[in-house]
Amino acid sequence: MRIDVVTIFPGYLAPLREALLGRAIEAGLVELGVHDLRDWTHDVHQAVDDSPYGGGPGMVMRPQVWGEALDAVLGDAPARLVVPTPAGRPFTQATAQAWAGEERLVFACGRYEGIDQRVVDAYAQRMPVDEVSIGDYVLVGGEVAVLVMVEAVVRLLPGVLGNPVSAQEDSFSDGLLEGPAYTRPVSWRGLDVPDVLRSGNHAAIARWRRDRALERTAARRPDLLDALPDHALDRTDRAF
Ligand SMILES: COc1cccc(Cn2ccc3ccc(-c4cc(N)[nH]n4)cc32)c1
Repeated sequence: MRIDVVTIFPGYLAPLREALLGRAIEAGLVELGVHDLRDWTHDVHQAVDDSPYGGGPGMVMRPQVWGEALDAVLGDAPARLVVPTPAGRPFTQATAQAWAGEERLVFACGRYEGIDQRVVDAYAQRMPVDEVSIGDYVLVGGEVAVLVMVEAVVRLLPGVLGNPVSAQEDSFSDGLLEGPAYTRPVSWRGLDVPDVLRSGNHAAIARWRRDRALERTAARRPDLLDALPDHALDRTDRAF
């Protein structure tokens, strides 16, 4: 997979070259390009924003600069264009799974009050464009959202995670939250590891883990339970 990011703060994307993602890039599993939007300005001030038509607070990012930058970065290769915005569709594990199958992702990181809508509209005429939100809170720009989304996608690529099974058994992959996890020591500050996890009874362990996941999901994210298809819950699950 090739990933390109266009931003006025390239340094914000430096963490993508650290740790697991950095190793995936070094191993050639992912190619990453980070581009400074201001490289496509032509004025001495390198202006990328202007006042909003219709008035209102803040500034909007100019379409011309974005058009030149995205034309240059995209070239003729097909790609999915992703534009983080608080007004976007929710980015979920299902989104990450879908994007993990893409050859190429290009992320347009806005700042100020966002990017002129015509940039999305123009590129949507010739490629898939997703305006996505990573949560119901407002950030200052798209860079942090891109860090989140790139990590969620790249970890799903074959060869990236040391233990690939865990990507299939993720939180959310079965529609439930992950239950509690424990490791040594057996007792810590007067708190003990649940006996069942040390019993060696794998059926009992699987049942206990599912019960804890259901319990946690019912308590913290009842919306996920409501969204589960009927066949996803068996008779013993229905106690939650
Ligand atoms: C566009 O409308 C906006 C309204 C008020 C502030 C901002 C600031 N801003 C600029 C670019 C940008 C990109 C993404 C996000 C963002 C995403 C999520 N989930 N929260 N916040 C915020 C961004 C934009």
